Amino acid sequence: MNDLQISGVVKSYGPGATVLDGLDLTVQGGHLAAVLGPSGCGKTTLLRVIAGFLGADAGAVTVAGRTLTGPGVHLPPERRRIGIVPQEGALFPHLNVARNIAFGLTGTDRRARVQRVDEMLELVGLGGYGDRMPHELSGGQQQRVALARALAPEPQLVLLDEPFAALDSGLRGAVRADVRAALRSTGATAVLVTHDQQEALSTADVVAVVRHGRVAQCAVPEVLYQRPADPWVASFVGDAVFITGTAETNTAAATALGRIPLAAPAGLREGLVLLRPEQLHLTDPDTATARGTVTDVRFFGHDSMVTVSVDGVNQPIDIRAPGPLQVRRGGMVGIRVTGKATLHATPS
Ligand SMILES: Nc1ncnc2c1ncn2[C@@H]1O[C@H](COP(=O)(O)OP(=O)(O)OP(=O)(O)O)[C@@H](O)[C@H]1O
Repeated sequence: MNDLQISGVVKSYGPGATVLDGLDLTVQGGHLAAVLGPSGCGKTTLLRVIAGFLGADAGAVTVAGRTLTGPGVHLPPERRRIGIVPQEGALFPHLNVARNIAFGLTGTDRRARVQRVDEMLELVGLGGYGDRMPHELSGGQQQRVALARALAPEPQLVLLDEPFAALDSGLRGAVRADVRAALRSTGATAVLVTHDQQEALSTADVVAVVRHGRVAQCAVPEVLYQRPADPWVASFVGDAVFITGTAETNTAAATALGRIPLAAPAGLREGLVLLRPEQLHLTDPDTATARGTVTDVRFFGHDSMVTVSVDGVNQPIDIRAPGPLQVRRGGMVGIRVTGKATLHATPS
């Protein structure tokens, strides 16, 4: 299988400018991994090291057991069997779609090339578009052609560098789903770089959150969201509600919102209990065990975010409630918690 293994990769751009600081990441063959992190955390640098455009100062990159970068080894990009989908497609403007896709197919005979191009066009849902010029395509279609071009030479690994960033939000979801389906059907291992949490969680099989040049946590989307390694990761991957809590047992914490079961053994006595806004529900204040005063209501169409100030809780609490609501600013509401929480050490 085309497993990608990155171990202890260090890359600096000069003294005091270490960007990758011993980064480890393993991606199982055929999986799509998202590398997610804030601007400047080193995502593009990592992609360039994997692609071979940059050497590493230390560490190794292997694909299917073959060392691409390692002590004394630096395979040139064209020998790595890696396909790249850059931001905004970067198609050759003077070549039609078919020629763009055929670009990396050197060494195959003409008939095999034409057949491969047609297969790739079908794969990305653009059968019959071979004669079009890039400027005759929409942004989403250009990204699909860029994917077809990357996949045509049957790479072991595909690198996608913020490939949906330039698309408007309506189109982005559809192109993402198509790209994911096309990658799945080829069985290529893929690494998608993004700073968009929703994109990472909804598109990838595993998500690696990068902070200060290392992977802070790598997990399947559900685990990353429900059991983040620390408060920073929790807040980075979604809206988070933190309230102080005390572990009553290893499996439950006492909080101002009542007793909340823990998703993982507590491991510490006191700390911050993490909940997601959709785990909190508005109830009748007269019968609730926890209640508070509504300080803000924001309507988003599919749901609303209600901010509630609760006695005994320092920060206002955000509650995600479905659809339009009857609650008003200044009104009293009850709060009920469902599901499990995680308990984290309070950041110093
Ligand atoms: N060629 C270079 N020379 C010097 N410093 C660089 C170079 N390329 C990137 N950097 C620095 O390295 C750090 C990481 O950059 P990188 O582009 O890898 O981050 P990123 O996570 O991809 O950011 P973004 O999401 O904004 O694209 C940044 O501080 C950047 O200024």
